[in-house]
Amino acid sequence: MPAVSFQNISKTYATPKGELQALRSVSFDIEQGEFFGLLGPNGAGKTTLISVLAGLAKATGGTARVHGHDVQTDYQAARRALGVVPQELVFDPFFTVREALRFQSGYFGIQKNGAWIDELLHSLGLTDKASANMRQLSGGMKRRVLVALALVHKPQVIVLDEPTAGVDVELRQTLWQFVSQLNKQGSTVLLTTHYLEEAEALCGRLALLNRGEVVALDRTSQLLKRAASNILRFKTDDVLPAELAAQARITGRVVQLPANDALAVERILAQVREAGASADDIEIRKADLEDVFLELIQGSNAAQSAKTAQGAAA
Ligand SMILES: Nc1ncnc2c1ncn2[C@@H]1O[C@H](COP(=O)(O)OP(=O)(O)OP(=O)(O)O)[C@@H](O)[C@H]1O
Repeated sequence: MPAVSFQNISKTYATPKGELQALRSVSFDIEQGEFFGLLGPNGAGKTTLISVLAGLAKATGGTARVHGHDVQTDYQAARRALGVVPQELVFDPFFTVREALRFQSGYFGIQKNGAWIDELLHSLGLTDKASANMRQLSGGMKRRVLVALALVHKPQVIVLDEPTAGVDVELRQTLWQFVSQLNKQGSTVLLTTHYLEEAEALCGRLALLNRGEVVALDRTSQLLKRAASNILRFKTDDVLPAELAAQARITGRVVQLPANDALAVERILAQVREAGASADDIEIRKADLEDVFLELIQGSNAAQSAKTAQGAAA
């Protein structure tokens, strides 16, 4: 039985501008014991998919299951199997850290959870904050408490929604050490992150969402193989020929283009020169996950635009 199963999940939000389709028939399974990454640009639908899984948002269509339990019809069992670390810092400011953890244990009907609470506090570097009031904690400490709260009932599936956005290196390391240890002991992990390096280092498989659709789903190693093996990087103050600009990743003066071999490098630089543009500080580097994803996202955006144009023409 998969740890998590999404089948044809769609989600439409009613907005003042009309209907917004946040998820379009999303289907995939996450097997027990996997460390799985859900990636995608802002607004791709990652948080919406996690909210559907956690029973916080109702899907417009499709089914989601956690360890076989339907998140709608068997909500309690599904919720019990899931530990969700949310993106936003939401707390009751009147509790101490330990009180909050005890209260959350009670919510799941767990008595005498002291030993596990102590272990969580220790592993997350919170032992000396156990008696502190939540409102006295720094943002980073609050985030650690959110992780502890999500794990207090020893869930089989741990969901982390952007857990390291804006947190310092020390917390990232503590968090990854702890979560990796839980994963080695058998927990399934579902992670959303913008840090592709983190996803590359931690996740065995990755799904890429774009505009509510799964545009890639594969082992991390396979996705990396899809990358053009090299990237040509240079700086320019000039306008690039349109054909190059369409394939390039441009950040300020820095231009990056896939270039597999010496011939491709020569061809690109010749095109730049013929357009009367300059290319300074030329470098060639190995492609990474970000390059693969940019290629996939550009491809899926072009395909969606073509579909929309076809629809308009019909
Ligand atoms: N409650 C809501 N009402 C209306 N639209 C919403 C609501 N929640 C999300 N959306 C829209 O649905 C789309 C998907 O949003 P979602 O937050 O799931 O994306 P995301 O991939 O998590 O993005 P980010 O990386 O920025 O967190 C976006 O266009 C967003 O504006």
